[in-house]
Amino acid sequence: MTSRKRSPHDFIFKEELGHGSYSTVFKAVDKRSPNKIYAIKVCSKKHIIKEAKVKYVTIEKNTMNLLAQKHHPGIIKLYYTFHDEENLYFVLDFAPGGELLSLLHRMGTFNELWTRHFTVQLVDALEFIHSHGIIHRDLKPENVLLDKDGRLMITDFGAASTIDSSLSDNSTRCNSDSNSVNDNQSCASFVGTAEYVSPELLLYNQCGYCSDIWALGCMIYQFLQGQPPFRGDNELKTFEKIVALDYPWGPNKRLNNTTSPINPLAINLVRKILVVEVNERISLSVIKKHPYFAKIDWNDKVKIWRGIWQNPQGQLIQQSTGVPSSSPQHVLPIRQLHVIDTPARNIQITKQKRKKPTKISSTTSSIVVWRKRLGISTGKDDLGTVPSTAPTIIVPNDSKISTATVTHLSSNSARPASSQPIQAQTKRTQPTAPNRIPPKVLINSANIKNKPTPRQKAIVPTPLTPPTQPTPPTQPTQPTQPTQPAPLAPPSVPSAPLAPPSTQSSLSAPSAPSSIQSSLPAPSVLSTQTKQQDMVPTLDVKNTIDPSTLKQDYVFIYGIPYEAEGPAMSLNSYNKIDNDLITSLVTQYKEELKSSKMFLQLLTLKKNGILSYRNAGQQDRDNQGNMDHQMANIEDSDLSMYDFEFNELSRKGFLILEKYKNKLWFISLPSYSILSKIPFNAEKSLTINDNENWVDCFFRARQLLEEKQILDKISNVSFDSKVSNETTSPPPTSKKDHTPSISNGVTPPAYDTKYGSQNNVRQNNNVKQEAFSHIATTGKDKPSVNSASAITHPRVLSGNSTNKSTRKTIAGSPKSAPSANAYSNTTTPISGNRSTNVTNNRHAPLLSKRQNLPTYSNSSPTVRSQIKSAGQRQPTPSPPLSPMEYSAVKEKYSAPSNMVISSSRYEVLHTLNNSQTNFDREIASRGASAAFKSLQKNKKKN
Ligand SMILES: Nc1ncnc2c1ncn2[C@@H]1O[C@H](COP(=O)(O)OP(=O)(O)OP(=O)(O)O)[C@@H](O)[C@H]1O
Repeated sequence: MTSRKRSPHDFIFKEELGHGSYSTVFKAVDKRSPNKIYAIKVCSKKHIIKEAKVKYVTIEKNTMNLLAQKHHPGIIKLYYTFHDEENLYFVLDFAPGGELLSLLHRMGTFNELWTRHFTVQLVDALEFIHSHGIIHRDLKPENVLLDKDGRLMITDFGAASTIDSSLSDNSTRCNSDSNSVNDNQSCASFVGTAEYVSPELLLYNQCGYCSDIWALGCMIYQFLQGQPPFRGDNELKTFEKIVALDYPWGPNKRLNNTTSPINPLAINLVRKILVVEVNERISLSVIKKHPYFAKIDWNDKVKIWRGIWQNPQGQLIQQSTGVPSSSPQHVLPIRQLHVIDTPARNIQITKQKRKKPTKISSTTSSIVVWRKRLGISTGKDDLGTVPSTAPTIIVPNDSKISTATVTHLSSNSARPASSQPIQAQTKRTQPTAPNRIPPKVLINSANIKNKPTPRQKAIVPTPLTPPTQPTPPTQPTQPTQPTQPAPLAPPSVPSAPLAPPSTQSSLSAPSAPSSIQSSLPAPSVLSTQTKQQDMVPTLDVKNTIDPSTLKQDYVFIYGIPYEAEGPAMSLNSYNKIDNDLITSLVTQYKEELKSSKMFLQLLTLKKNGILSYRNAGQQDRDNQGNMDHQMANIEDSDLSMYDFEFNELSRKGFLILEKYKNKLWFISLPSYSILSKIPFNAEKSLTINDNENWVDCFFRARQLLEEKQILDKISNVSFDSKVSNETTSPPPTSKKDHTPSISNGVTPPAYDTKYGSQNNVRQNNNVKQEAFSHIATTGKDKPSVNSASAITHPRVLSGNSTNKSTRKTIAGSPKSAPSANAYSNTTTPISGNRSTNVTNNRHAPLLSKRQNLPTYSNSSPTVRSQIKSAGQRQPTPSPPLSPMEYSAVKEKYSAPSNMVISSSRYEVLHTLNNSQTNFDREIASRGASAAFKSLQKNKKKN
């Protein structure tokens, strides 16, 4: 810094380079040395006072002054500051390469080489900043500029904070091997950007060098993936994702349509940086030793600070060198054009035009709200009152006070015992929808609330009809041994296209009124009205012929296997089904999908839960059309269902079935126009039960299975006479069948798992109905996620790395297994946030055999024995239940067997379940989507 006083009149102001929240930046030339070009940041005094930005301007000036003492190529240097009546001026290094973010946007992602190169420069620059006791606190690609050669320069120190060197006995140890905590200092401001904010700031109101390292990790991820790792639909969701470490990995895809797998070392590095626990987060010094940088000589500053557009000899890379897409000609802004000299006095500080990413300084309330929801406080005050503008600074643990601070942290009552519960509590957000795909994804199959109508039906269990089809209603698939589903189509003929929803909808004919659609005939006979009329009785006949079929219809199915090494689906990187994953899949398989021929599959769902398909189009060619290929059994606990905007009326979206880490099936419905046009000579009518949509049928199949299960369990339950007397039994349906009372040690019927002993069921039906109706009419179970038993989902417990064996243990043994209800019972402190709860259960299986069983470990000994015996299918005489045990059993067995199909639907179901009015019940009986519409209408009316 020179002490010579400068003024705006020393410069010729040229074009505007950009706006900040309180400034406008101009390119400027020094009149005394015209070769010297600067960027001058002009801050309107009026504006900064009005917007209360004085603090940030001061911080920025002081920090940049401090850093300018010693030149570093990776930091924008502040040369002069001065002011006039109206403005403050910061004369800075001019960065003609613009923002790193713009470059990233132009390329989609950075390749391996660039990612490493930029990361190395960032690490070196960050080390320099930290060595001055400065925490940047707002690191992100927008705040990294590029010089003419493509070397990066960190800027925007308005959020920075300085660590008192007296607290850190050696400030240069910023990259010490661990990050520790100091609770005694407060930053002057609470700033940052939601996507890059560190979990320690969110959770404990603390920041430190490690917070910059967190942001560095986010940036490396962003270089490779094109967008920051944590992005929610809103800030709260972003925060939830951050503390839950909820981020996906996809392939490295550039805008020039090249895709490459991501270097596992880079993934490993990011994983080591994005660690919630500060003390476990990798430090700068350790980062430098990471194998990802094995070939980097950190002392060779010349090499490190070579521009990205320079070759090793320091020359600018030309287009002819074979890197056209990444050459500077393509990415350098052409701001030098249209230069208009602007006299200083005419400078207008324009209002911010472009939308800046939200800064936490302006959304502090989001954090406060978020923390409140999580029940987190800083420990000193209630968060509502704690000035969230005062986070504690974390300093290296080699500082004198660090040990005490660490102790403080761990004993801080506000702090959760470990990060795991937090992850469990917060791993529930809906994934962000990338721009490329419609935003509303997801949805979980979860056992949260019951569907009203089927639940009422469940009161009188209907024995399952033995299947008449050759497809054997096999034993439920062992969840621990994922079965490899049969290929959906011969390899040469891709089974069915997976078109993005938009494409799908464009194929669709305009939606017919529901009345028409509900009686829509099979596709093959759609062409004429006469045929449509003929169709109806055929359907009835079909239903009579095959009563074990719940639903059968024409669909497109596309099956995507999980590839152990595949970039998107790698077993290691697999985290969950979410928008990003689906998006990357669609992207990855785009070509394949485009080239796929359309073959309709005839999808069949049997009452025993078996889902199978048959290639309707192939029937004539190889006579294979009638062959049913078994896809999945919905009873399989490894099977989940997701509704990707699946709308049968408008024939849009996908029903996604996932066999955990095995296969994904995308099921879509052909549009009516396609159905009517595609010629195939399948049987005239193979459509069965097209009045009921697939999702409802899945519910129903599941319910039937559960009824059977419940009957099975009930047959093992003995009731003492006292309890029995309290029971109001329904009148017997026939004298013959009536068993007057339920006595101790009722021998359960031998229940054939293949439904071969239905007669036994019928014989004992009345007994069971009696018991069952008693049970089912007793108080509603509310399997709220807020319920007491906090059994964490295994994947949550072990993070992303939960392996199959973990699942095996949990799924396989009743002793150790939390029931599916237990899964859903994952505690969340966010009461009343139903949509959150929905997603919390994203991994809850579509169906689980144990879904309604009491959890073994927390049940009474009697119940335990019943669970055991149920598991072994060996009826053991049980001692009579005490009234309390009995009511516990009742409660458990009458627990609604629920699955959430979509968040909106969940809202409806929840409302309906909790409403007692006839009106609502009527709505319920008309179905959830009708209910939803009615509710919407009512809402509008109100
Ligand atoms: N030294 C520079 N060289 C070239 N362009 C610059 C320079 N400094 C800033 N700019 C451009 O001007 C824009 C505004 O920068 P400024 O530092 O005022 O605000 P910001 O950091 O983007 O926003 P905020 O201050 O609200 O965080 C930047 O986005 C960048 O494009």
